[in-house]
Amino acid sequence: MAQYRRAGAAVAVIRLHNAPVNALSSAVVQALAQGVKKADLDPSVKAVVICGANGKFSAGADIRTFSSLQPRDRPALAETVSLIERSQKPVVAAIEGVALGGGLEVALGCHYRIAHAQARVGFPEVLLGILPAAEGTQRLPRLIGIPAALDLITTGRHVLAAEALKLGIIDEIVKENTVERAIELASKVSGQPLGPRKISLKPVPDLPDMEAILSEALVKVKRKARGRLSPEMCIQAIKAAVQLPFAEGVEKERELFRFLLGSGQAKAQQYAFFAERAVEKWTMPSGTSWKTASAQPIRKAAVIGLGTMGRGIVTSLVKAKMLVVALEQDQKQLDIGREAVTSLLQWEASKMQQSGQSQDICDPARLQFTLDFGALRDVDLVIEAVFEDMALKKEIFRKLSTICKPEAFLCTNTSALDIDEIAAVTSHPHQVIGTHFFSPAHVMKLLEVIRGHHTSPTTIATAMSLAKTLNKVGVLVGNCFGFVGNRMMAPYVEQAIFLLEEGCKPEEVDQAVEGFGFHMGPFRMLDLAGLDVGWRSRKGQGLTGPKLAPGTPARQRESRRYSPLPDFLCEQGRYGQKAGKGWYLYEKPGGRTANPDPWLYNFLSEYRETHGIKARFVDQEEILERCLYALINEGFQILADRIASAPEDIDVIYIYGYGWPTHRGGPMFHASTVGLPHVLSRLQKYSEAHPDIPKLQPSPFLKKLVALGSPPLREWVSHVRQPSSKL
Ligand SMILES: CCCCCCCCCCCCC/C=C/C(=O)SCCNC(=O)CCNC(=O)[C@H](O)C(C)(C)COP(=O)(O)OP(=O)(O)OC[C@H]1O[C@@H](n2cnc3c(N)ncnc32)[C@H](O)[C@@H]1OP(=O)(O)O
Repeated sequence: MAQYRRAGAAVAVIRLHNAPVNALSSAVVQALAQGVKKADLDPSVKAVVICGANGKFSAGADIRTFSSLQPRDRPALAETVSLIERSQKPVVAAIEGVALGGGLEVALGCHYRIAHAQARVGFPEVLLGILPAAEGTQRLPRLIGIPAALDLITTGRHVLAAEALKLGIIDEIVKENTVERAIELASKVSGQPLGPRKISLKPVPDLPDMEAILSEALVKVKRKARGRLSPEMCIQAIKAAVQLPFAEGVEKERELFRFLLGSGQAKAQQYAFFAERAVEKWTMPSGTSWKTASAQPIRKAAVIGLGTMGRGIVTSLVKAKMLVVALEQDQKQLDIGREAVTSLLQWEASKMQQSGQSQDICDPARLQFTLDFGALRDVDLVIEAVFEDMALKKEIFRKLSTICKPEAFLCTNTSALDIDEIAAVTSHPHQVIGTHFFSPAHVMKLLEVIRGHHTSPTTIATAMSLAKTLNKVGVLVGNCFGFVGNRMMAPYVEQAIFLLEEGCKPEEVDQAVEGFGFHMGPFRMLDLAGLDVGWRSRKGQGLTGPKLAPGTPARQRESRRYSPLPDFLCEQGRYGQKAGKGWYLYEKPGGRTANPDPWLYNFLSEYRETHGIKARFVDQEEILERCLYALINEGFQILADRIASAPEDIDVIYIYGYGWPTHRGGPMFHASTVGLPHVLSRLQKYSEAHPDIPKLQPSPFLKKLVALGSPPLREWVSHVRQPSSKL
């Protein structure tokens, strides 16, 4: 848990030991405290070094233990940090890998800090719904000043050693032998006065406009937080560092920590942390999983199509230092694509430069633009990113099947289309897989990985590993229309539009959803994505346009309720932001400020009149429940259909791909929090009121779980009916 050894005659080395990341469990903290006491009591020890096993200092407190903390529990980690600082002998932190959260707090208790050049430090607690409560909110401002402490503590960002040195968090950077260098330093400084090195004794560096800095920071975090409490509480704790003596500041920090831990948001954010890690450990319904399948190395990749998605994908691949072939169909598109990719890469390089990272990502030798399919002969993997047209995709895959080497993996970037239909035109369907990137693809963290009927475990492992290489979170899902994300989005958007028919305005629906914590409500989202995307899909499905059977009632399709409102908007050229008008009015085509549109109000009134709909007042609760519970209901069906293998998969997809607020833990976690019986009863109520909306009828799987007494979320999948045995 923490090994104690002597290095030479006078230095004691305490090595934190708790694989894989040296999390500070109570056993580790206890062993650390014992080590420090032992060194203090031993007159032959003149100095101490604290380091971590396996090249990592520590990733902080053990997050899994937070749920069992009791209000009366002793703040053992904070006491140990104080103990280190109070030591009569100099203590040096030798930071390799990471010193995060409680790990950094331990380092701040030390009198000196040496870090390896690749080490990262930070206070990511805010992302877990809490704050650095082992005196970190009181020490960091004293060490680096208020503006920098506000930045680090409220964003949770990790900083590389070079930046940490600039900020004053660490004293020295080394390129190798971090622990040995720390031992040398410890020997050198032994006997020197420690007072000036104890951060708790330092004053917070004063600034003339301190009040204004704190107030501005509060306004800024509140605007961004969308209901998340932890950033605001972090500021309150930092404010306490400014206004109170150290010991009182620590009391305030603890009080705020207790409040956050009990708020429910911390539980949701910590669930999300582990859900993100759980989805990496994928399983297929056949039982094959990440444990047995191994990924193939991808050295060279190709991207077909340099539209918005293709450009983002190329940028991601280049950033991951792969060789990339970017292919377009004509010279004009190729030139436009090349220019766009170049400027995206320049932008990325400048961002990396600012954060002290190496920026050699723009090396043109690694990126080849071409019109020639022949250039794809030796690539290990292809990502086709042309627009959503099945015929076009099939034509490309037919070509790829003959041109690419037989072992190449063939990925299609699609948000809804049938992977099996695409795979069927190739000679290696087991090497075909869906990779649904989210726009902008070089920014968005989610990659929905869609297994087709024939996709091999190696292909899945390779696509999941590609996600990791691209610094994305890959989630494996089954093949159905819209997969997980868009399949759940459909009933959500459908409800939003039905609510307009019934009497709402777009901004009322958006405000309710944004009040819940989404970055964007459904109408602002539709305007951003482009209304024509859905219109094309509905025309393809024969729900509107020339394929619609004559005499079909305007508001009904196959005896289900249907709203032609979005079709009418598209017929008027109101495609959303890019057209300057959609559900909202924008200052110009491509404008970003969504203004309520009187034209739309008139249009909605006339529409209701034409169809004999009496507008009614719909309260915020109904807006929210109808939109969110319709989406969640589909989530239960997706679990029952084994399209997602666990609720965590759905939650991660929604957090990283659709802006679901992290402090609400994802749609399925949210359902478990408000209670399955509640979700069921509200769906029952709404489906009785709207019997022509099948998506409001509760999923049989939700009903089953409620009948079983609403088991905890981690048990849900054990109640999914297994497919009948083929034996
Ligand atoms: C009720 C009131 C009581 C009051 C009591 C009084 C007050 C008490 C005071 C208590 C004060 C505590 C203050 C300190 C808080 C903290 O330190 S919170 C933790 C902060 N640290 C983090 O958020 C870091 C989280 N980890 C990471 O970001 C990454 O894991 C990594 C370190 C950067 C490594 O990344 P990578 O190499 O990609 O590996 P991963 O797959 O992410 O992780 C590997 C496995 O390790 C598990 N893990 C990681 N960190 C932790 C952790 N801190 N605790 C527990 N487990 C951790 C991770 O889950 C992986 O395991 P598997 O899930 O099994 O795969």
